[in-house]
Amino acid sequence: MVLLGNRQAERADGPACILAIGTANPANCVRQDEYADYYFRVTKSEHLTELKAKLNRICHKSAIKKRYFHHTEELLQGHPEIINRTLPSLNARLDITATAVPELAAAAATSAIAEWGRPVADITHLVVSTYSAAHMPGVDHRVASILGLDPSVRTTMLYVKGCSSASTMLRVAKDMAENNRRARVLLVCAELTLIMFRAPHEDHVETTITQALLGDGAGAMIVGADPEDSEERPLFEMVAASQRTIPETTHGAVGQFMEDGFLFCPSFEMPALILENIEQCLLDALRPLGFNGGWNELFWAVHPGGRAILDNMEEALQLEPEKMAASRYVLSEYGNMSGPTVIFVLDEIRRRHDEHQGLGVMMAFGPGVVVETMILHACNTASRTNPAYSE
Ligand SMILES: CC(C)(COP(=O)(O)OP(=O)(O)OC[C@H]1O[C@@H](n2cnc3c(N)ncnc32)[C@H](O)[C@@H]1OP(=O)(O)O)[C@@H](O)C(=O)NCCC(=O)NCCSC(=O)CC(=O)O
Repeated sequence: MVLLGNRQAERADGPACILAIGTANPANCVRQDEYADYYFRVTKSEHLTELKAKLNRICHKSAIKKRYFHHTEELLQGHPEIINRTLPSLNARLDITATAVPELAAAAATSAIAEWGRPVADITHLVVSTYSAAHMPGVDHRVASILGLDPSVRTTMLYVKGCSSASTMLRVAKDMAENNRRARVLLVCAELTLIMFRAPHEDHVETTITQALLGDGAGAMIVGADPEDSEERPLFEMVAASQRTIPETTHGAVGQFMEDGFLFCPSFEMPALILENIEQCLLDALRPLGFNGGWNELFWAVHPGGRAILDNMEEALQLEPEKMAASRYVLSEYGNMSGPTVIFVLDEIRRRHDEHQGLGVMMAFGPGVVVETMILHACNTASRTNPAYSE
């Protein structure tokens, strides 16, 4: 049939590539060694001395130096309901994130588009992910409007995917780019911890861990196959993508929108779950490509959910310390920004290009518990395609 005859021609020839990366953070920066003082002051909770000592212990062990936040002391003072756990505050939080999330997302996207160098009119697909905003129309439409994307752009919105969201978006973008010749997919992930900021409480230790580790940020990437020789410089080829759910771990990372904001509870077991399951997840992803180990031959872009998670990955796979350097650097400079964090890690890896060549693994963990794995090939401008993976 004529209608079906062009399917092959509609598909791209080559694998999808990451063509540009952009990141953005809000201006308010808080040093981790001052965070407990800051947090107990702004929440008017100085009397909870044991909890403050606990937060100080966690901050000290977090391997984080500083984090960025959209909310400031002044903003919180103007919204006492956000600090008072007994008052409903979801409306106030969503009113703020309705503009703040698209603006931060658009800042990261603008930086990616500037690096890419082509007109915004050439963007054919937009994929956006967040759990910090929930409106209709969604953040995708607001970002498209700020950036002035073409009205024909095909938008997709992913909500409440936790820390694996950017990896999920990349997996989706790979399929979009490879199945639509000349598609150029802009993907953007933005999170603001204002949606979950809470005062400390003795009965809720999970509040302490999220306040100690999470920060605000946005990451954006442009993905497309068959790069235009004259205009585009691929950074990474996306060789293969997979997702695996670790059985019976639904409790590992859970979240729910409540009257007083988004309640996010990473379980104490997260680091142990990673330690026990990571090698099997990797073997499942890499065996079809003929790879059976030799983890130190690869570069690593791992979501730094927490210092203990990186420590356990290193131990489970017997990785040399420099393999986690980019993930540890991002954790130290920004904290765990949920989904966007792994985009910052990839950005850091391409900056350290000399240390990260050949094949590598991008990994992120999210609610499920799911492990998203993508095999990447770092491109260099002299030879764009890895002969091992080109037909
Ligand atoms: C928090 C840590 C830096 C603490 O370092 P250590 O484990 O070396 O130190 P430690 O065992 O002495 O713990 C210090 C204090 O932290 C507390 N603590 C540890 N894990 C906790 C948790 N999940 N919830 C609440 N408290 C926790 C301990 O009880 C202890 O309190 P006390 O001192 O009172 O005894 C580390 O455990 C870590 O990196 N954990 C991983 C955090 C995590 O799950 N991140 C994923 C977020 S979710 C994500 O990224 C993906 C997603 O969306 O799903």
